[in-house]
Amino acid sequence: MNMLDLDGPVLETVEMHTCGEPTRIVTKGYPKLQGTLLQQRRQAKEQYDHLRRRLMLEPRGHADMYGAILIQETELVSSDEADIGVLFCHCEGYSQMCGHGTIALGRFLIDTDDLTIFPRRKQVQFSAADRTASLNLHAPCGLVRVIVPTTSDGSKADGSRPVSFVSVPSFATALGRSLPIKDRDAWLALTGRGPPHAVTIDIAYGGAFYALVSVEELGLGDRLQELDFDTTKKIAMIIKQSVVETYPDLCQHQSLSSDQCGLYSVIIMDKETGRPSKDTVGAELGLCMFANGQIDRSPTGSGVTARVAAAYGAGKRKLTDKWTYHSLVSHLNNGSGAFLASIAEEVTITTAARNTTSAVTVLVEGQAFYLGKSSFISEREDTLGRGFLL
Ligand SMILES: O=C(O)[C@H]1NCC[C@@H]1O
Repeated sequence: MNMLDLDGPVLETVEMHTCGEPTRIVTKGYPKLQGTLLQQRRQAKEQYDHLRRRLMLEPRGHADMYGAILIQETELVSSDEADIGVLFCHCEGYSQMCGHGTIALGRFLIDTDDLTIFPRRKQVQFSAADRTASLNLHAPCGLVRVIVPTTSDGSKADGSRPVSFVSVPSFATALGRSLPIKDRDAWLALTGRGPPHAVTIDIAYGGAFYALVSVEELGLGDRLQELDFDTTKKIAMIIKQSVVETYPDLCQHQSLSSDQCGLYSVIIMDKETGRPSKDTVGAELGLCMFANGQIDRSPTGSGVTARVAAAYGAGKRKLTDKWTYHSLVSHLNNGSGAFLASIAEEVTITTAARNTTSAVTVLVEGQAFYLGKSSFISEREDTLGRGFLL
């Protein structure tokens, strides 16, 4: 390797998955960024996007890859509110929040004893009574509290028990809204049938904005399992574009900065709910397509948060209810990998202009597993190695 002419840093990663959804955690080699977390995200986009492309796209990644870049210094780390920061990334860019990645990071950050990766590891609060460690993660959406089960001395995570997190206050911005479909020709070309005149959607924020739609609204089949993934992904992107054009104001909130707003994803939900796990009173099944059409293998932690907020807003969820959320992967694998979610607290968001919004915080539980470690390089002459998608 000494003789290689390298283009850029060696990027070290730990590879994990949460219900089959990958998290490539960048542990070493990423350049140090400056400023607040959102300023650092802008710098990552403007100066180092080639590193995201290398890690997410082929030949090192694939069209549904997901990543987490650890950020040691942020404004919330400086004020002692957070233990570490993170920038989440995917094949299109950078996201506001990622629940499946948070679950993976929770386990990894407790397991690591490398203080060059997690300098505040020793300050993480450990409860001997519960055998859990609580760490605060600064994500682009805000502060996320993560609870990680540990061994009895708190030195390592206990991977046999789920990690849970409580993200930022979440709320619905629209319930039962009629959405006119914009690109009717594209829909017709994809399905051989004209789209419905309109579909009924909810829009909710769970650290990122989600449009929620029932599968039968699409007229393509009543069960998620019957749908052709490629077509469904493209239909979801037509819905996403229709929401962006018709209801841009419903994908923002006065409490958020402009670069925290915008529609992230469309979740298609199925009436066939899947099996409720132990201790839960109900179940839901959904398929999340995010960014430019990546399919989430996991039940989508931030999407589940948004769905609980929408159910609460519609008066369909009691404070004490714990619910099972399946992705198609968990549903087709005997429930393995499902997330559980319940309302943690009812809260009120008050903006600088003193407007208020009723919201909830949501506790989401799930399990993540290790896949391996990588050390990625890039040779100067390797143009394909800079990243492509088929
Ligand atoms: O679990 C989540 O919240 C994420 N999974 C991929 C898309 C979302 O960011």
